[in-house]
Amino acid sequence: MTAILKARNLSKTYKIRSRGKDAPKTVEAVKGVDITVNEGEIVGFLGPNGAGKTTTLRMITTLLDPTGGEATVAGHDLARDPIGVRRSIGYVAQMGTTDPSAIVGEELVDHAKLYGIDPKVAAERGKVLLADLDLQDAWTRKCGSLSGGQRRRLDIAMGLIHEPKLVFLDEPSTGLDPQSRANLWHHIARLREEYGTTVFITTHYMDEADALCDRILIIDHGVIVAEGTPEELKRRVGGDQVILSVAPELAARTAEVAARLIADSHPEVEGGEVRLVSADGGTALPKLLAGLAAAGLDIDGVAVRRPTLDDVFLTLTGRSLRDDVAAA
Ligand SMILES: Nc1ncnc2c1ncn2[C@@H]1O[C@H](COP(=O)(O)OP(=O)(O)OP(=O)(O)O)[C@@H](O)[C@H]1O
Repeated sequence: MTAILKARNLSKTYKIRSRGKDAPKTVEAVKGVDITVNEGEIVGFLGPNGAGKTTTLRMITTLLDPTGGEATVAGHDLARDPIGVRRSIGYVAQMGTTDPSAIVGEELVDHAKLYGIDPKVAAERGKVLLADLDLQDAWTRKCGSLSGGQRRRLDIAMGLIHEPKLVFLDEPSTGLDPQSRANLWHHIARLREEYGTTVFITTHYMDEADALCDRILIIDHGVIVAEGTPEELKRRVGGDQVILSVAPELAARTAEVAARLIADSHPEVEGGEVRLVSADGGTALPKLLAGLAAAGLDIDGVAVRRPTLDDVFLTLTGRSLRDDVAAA
């Protein structure tokens, strides 16, 4: 595997000027992160609001000077060759960059010119990209007339017009409805198939990271707290949750028998529910149900819940990613 992005000990401390005679305050937004992305990977950078995702991304894409650390991006040293970095990457910012009053095709060609691409070549590439992103009829339309999802896909086309090897997407689906989000994920996944593009995507949506990414880095308070494939991360939570519905008066006895049947399952009773954990709920279930039946215990219902990335975040930080998002 060849690394296309390697950042070591990257950090950023913001200084905030205070009013009056108070000393300036500092915010340690990113505290020495290491990031490796291999060619062809789709890597998710997940964390709650304010965790340091955008700051990290802006440093890697040369938009912000790091306070410390170093990085090589697409073969170029971040500090010594920022122009080389910029030419080799695509960056799709959270807010997008298209002018609502501009014509889509012109916007694409003008953007390509910034990279020294011949306008004819840019127009050809732009049309192919728009077709790939399901925007074939948009060439002559005004950017502002596109729907939210179409606009995000146009932003992606803008980020790809110079055929970068590595593209950074900053929270690409924020503000989109569920259907447009799923549609966007489909298009992002296709980028790799069609163009072999490596994708680095920041998000605070766990389902997005889960659906799209080969590997996930979780950042919290400026520190990477976990890294792995979605499956590896979920395994770290300690397995599936098995939920048995029983008559409330049988719950305590059910928990007692279940604890004997499945080692380390730590059953907990809540009203008419008994919750236990198992490394593999699907395999444990037949043994559990047979054992409970043999003990004369009737089960009204059973559910197996696979851990989510939110459970991973909760286990690692004691907080829910969703709560943070909702509170922000
Ligand atoms: N220009 C700035 N000056 C001072 N502090 C900043 C600045 N930009 C970001 N911060 C602070 O740095 C921390 C990290 O912010 P950052 O925007 O990188 O987080 P994020 O994970 O991208 O959040 P979000 O999901 O909300 O975009 C936060 O505490 C934020 O308030």
